[in-house]
Amino acid sequence: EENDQNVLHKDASPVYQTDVNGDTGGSNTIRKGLLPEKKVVYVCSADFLSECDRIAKVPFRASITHALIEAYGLLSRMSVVPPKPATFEEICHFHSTDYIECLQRLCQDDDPDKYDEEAEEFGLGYDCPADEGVYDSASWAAGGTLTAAEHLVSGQCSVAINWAGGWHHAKRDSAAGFCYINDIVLGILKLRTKYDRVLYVDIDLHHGDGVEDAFCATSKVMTVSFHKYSPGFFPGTGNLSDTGIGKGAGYTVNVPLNEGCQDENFYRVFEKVMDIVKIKFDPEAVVCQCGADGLAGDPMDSFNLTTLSLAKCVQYLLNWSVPLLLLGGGGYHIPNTARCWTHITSVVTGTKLSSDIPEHRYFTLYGPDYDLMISPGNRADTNTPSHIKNVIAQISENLENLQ
Ligand SMILES: CC1(C)CN(C2CCCC2)C(=O)N1c1ccccc1/C=C/C(=O)NO
Ligand SMILES: [Zn+2]
Repeated sequence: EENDQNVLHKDASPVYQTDVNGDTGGSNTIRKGLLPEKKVVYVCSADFLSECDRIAKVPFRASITHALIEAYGLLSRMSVVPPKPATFEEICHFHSTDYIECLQRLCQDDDPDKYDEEAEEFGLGYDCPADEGVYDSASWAAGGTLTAAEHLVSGQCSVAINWAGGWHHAKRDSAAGFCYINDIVLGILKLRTKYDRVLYVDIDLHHGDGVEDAFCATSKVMTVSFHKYSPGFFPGTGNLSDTGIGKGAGYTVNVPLNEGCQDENFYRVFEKVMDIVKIKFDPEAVVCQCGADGLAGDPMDSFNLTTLSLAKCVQYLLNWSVPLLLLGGGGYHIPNTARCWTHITSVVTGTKLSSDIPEHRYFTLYGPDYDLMISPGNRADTNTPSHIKNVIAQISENLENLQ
């Protein structure tokens, strides 16, 4: 069958380097990307996809993304691992039991007037509704991230992927920004059972406030968030001056950017900041939230990125050759989000892909170009050279003082 998982897409050819004996091809050839065969874990199962398809604001995004990754033949280059939903106990390694009990109660209640005072206290209500199925999909997404992190901790892989994770706004005792369970914090806590210094990187359009809040007072986890920062834009936090507290002073890094940010500026800032982070923090493991709502064409209509800069950011982190956990996040133009995370999956597996979207179940979503790549819109990048220069200068000054 054309899409047999063992048949790489017609134009896809693994990018080979010569192997130790100088010849290319053959089973012992080392693939580019420094990852031997099957050292990438990809969390997925039919149950997992159907549960994550129910995440309210991104309907069927999990299945659409998976189908494109499968259509390009990338599953055969990874170890596909089925996750379990996170248990109440696992979830409460970060979240308060009062909040999670309230979330469970409200999700089981079909009374439209169920949002009592307690609900409001936990951020549950009209902005973060606790509808039927919300607890289940959030606990499955969190289980996916925990399963991915466990495979890194056990040494079974060097890169682990959960495209249904990345819910960075959820707080210890409240939902926020349509995030209910902070799978990222749970994943970082799991990595911390083995690694002394864990780095969190967030390239979603929005500030990764929930993860920053969780680790702002510790020097063991550094959080670095690149995001749009402007008056009235959600969540409103993540300014340059937001650098951590107590023992964590200096271990919170925020990179505030303006409207219209394009690939060139985004990657230039990313590379400059991460060069310093690598030297000053020298992480033993990295978690990257790859939210795709900064892409051109997203209904957020804020940044003007293409998948090229987001994929280059991930390639940059891959080159550090430390355990890497890749997660999803925002991304409301669902075909573009699928394009982005498929592109990143191809980078991680060292696979060149044809830009022609392969025929598959959701092919029609990719019209009218049916092209894997997206083009930037023609909105101006309002990040002036002096803004970029000032942000980088301020951050390197903040990090200079790090012991
Ligand atoms: C409801 C959604 C999540 C979707 N959406 C747009 C896109 C498509 C339809 C409107 C928003 O602005 N949202 C939000 C509403 C309130 C607070 C936060 C967000 C988004 C957070 C986020 O993406 N973090 O990474
Ligand atoms: Zn976002």
